Amino acid sequence: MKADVWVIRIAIMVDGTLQFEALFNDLEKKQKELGIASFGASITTMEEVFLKVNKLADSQMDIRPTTLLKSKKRRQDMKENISVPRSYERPVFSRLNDIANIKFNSGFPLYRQQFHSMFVKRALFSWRNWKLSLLQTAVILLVTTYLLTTLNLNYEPPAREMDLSQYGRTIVPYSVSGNSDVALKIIKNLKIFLKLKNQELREVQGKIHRKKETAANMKIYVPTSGLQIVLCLAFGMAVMAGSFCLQTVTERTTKAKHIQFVSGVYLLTYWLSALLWDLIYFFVTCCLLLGVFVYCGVDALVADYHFLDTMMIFMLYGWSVVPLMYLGSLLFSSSAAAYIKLTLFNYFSTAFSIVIHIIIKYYENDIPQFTRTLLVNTLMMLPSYNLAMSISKFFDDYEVKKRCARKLKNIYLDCDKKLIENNIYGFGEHGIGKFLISLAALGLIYLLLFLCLESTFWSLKNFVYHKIIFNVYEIFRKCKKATASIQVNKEYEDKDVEDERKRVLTLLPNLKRAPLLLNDLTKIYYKCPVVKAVRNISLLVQKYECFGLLGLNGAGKTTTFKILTGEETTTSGVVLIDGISITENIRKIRSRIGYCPQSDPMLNHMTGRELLIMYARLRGVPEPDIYMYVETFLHSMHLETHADKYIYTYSGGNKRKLNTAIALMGKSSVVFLDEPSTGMDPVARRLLWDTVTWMCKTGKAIIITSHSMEECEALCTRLAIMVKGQFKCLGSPQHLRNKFGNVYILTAKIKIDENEDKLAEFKEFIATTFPGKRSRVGL
Ligand SMILES: Nc1ncnc2c1ncn2[C@@H]1O[C@H](COP(=O)(O)OP(=O)(O)OP(=O)(O)O)[C@@H](O)[C@H]1O
Repeated sequence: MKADVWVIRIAIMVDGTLQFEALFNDLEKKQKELGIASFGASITTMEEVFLKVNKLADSQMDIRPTTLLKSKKRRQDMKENISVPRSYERPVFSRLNDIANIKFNSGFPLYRQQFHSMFVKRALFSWRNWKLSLLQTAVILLVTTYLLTTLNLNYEPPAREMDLSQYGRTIVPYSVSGNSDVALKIIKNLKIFLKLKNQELREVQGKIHRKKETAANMKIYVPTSGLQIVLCLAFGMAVMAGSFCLQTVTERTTKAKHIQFVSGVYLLTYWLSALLWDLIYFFVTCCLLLGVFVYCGVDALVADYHFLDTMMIFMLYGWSVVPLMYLGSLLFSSSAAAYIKLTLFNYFSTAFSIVIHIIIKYYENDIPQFTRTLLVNTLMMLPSYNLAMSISKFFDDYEVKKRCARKLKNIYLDCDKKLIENNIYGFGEHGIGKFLISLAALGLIYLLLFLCLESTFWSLKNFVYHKIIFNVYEIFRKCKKATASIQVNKEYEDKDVEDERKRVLTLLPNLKRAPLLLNDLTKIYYKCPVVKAVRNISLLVQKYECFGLLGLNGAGKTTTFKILTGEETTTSGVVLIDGISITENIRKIRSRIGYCPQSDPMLNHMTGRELLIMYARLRGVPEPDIYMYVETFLHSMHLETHADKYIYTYSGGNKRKLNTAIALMGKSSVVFLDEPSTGMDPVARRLLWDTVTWMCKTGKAIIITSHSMEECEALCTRLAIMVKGQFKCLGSPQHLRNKFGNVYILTAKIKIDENEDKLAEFKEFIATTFPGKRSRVGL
């Protein structure tokens, strides 16, 4: 006989006292009659089983399983007296206590530390991606070597032995004026000599005209020009310059850059350290290129200490092209696309500028002076043009002087005095002074322009969206409403949400030092149709508070975090962090917050420990304390065993742990954690809760989003539920539970043979035991 086992979960909402004892007595009595195989009530969750099993498996692990009741107790403790130490201490707490009194660096020691950490990060990127660096360098060197070997470098016509027999029988004309004995004797001997060689000597009257040398009767000898050398170099230089955008774009698109700025890095230290590393890398590659010049015999660029001049030209080019690549990288959202397109830009800008230069030179008289000046000045804005001109003129100058000195003249060589005495660093037609000055100035201009853009871009964007687009949108919306004559009713607002709004408004002048204050914050994405991601939220979060932001997917939680950390601009409303307005001083705000975003913005080429050390330096942890500081966070996130592994090998959960640790580091007053425990195992989650609780106790305000209600219950002193960008309820978990009702769940397993009525009977039994509309029975 087939027997089905049905598992029935019953949610019972009870008004007043629990009736479990009576329920269990009745269930026991009617167990057989109702066909119930087993029943029970348990407060031991599977998570607790998991914790216990882990504890047994690893007796070293210092995690005590806690029941839900303990979590509740902890929450209760926090609510009732936040600053009182908890009655039960954990090892993670004692280790966190060790770092509580660290004095963070500021001023010059902080700049130095930040510069150090940013430089090391950059160097590690090149070092760890050595295959890419090696491949790139190999391509540059091989291509340049190949192209240079195809040129006629250092070619000199060989000495030739002239012999008339090469030309068959020839007539050698002669003419003698006067009757000198010597001349007659020479003629006689010449006749004998030529006869032996089967040649004929014939006397002619008058003067024999000296034949003019033409290109046709001499071996053609064309020396290599400087522009040819430049074309050989162009590809290598383009590839190398293009590579400077790689890490820049990667860090921006993965938001690793944003997190570094949120961790307090200064704009100058971030970019100057990058520039310094890129120039060192450029210098090393240029040294190898000089080796190629030696191998290929490009004496003009290496002989007689000329390698110093060449290196100076290269470094000036590097100084101007690196900031230009940083600027160009802002246009791309993929590092591969940026690399390819910027390399092509560099290559073609060299090639086209050479073509334009040649056209201007050969059609000098046909092109109006104004057009010529405009073209040349425009070209001088390009580092590649200045490099091309500097190298080619330097090469040509050397070759002309060398060949003219050795009298290796030919029709292609102009040994004009002007050229022989040319000062190569002069500002004249054949000097490179103006190109070098241009390279130096361009580097400074591009760098300042880039830093200016980086520092003002956010404010500019904020101004455009906050002041201009929002006002235009409001006018448009009001006009539309007026024409449609629609009476829009004010949306219902929960009393607690309304009270919070009033609290913010009335206490606004006195609460300016609160860690976080939001007044009527709104964010609209101007898409078609417009997306109102956050709508008029007002909130005040005090020190020691852990505030939970709950909501369905797409409710607007992440957008709120993005605004509060300066990743997105506000559309309207006020955001104050420590009393500082986000629209007025985003830089100051960023150094006062910690942020764990929803995605994992990792520098994958580093190990977990290296990354934490980097962020500890950015936050200003003094060097002697860094080791202990980082160890504490590794321990608090249960990451010790993964500390020395590369981040790209980390599991999703471990990446979350690392991100959360980064967010909690430093002396920030507000920490935003966007679903920090997603993907974390229960052990790590408990450790995270402990760490967050400890952080709250040190005075930080923590704002957390989570889809785990248990987590919110365990951590949050207050929480709000967001729906379509608005707060729909707000208060402490207990307050919300009281307000929106208690739910109890009874789980029973019923063995049903053939008589299906037992299920209906059981339902009826429950309905009579717990009468009222609020009892629901489900399968
Ligand atoms: N860049 C954007 N452009 C247009 N709309 C956007 C953009 N970013 C977010 N949105 C929209 O804003 C709303 C809020 O999104 P948000 O990411 O803040 O939700 P969330 O509450 O964090 O969701 P989840 O729980 O899935 O993380 C969604 O409707 C989303 O589609």
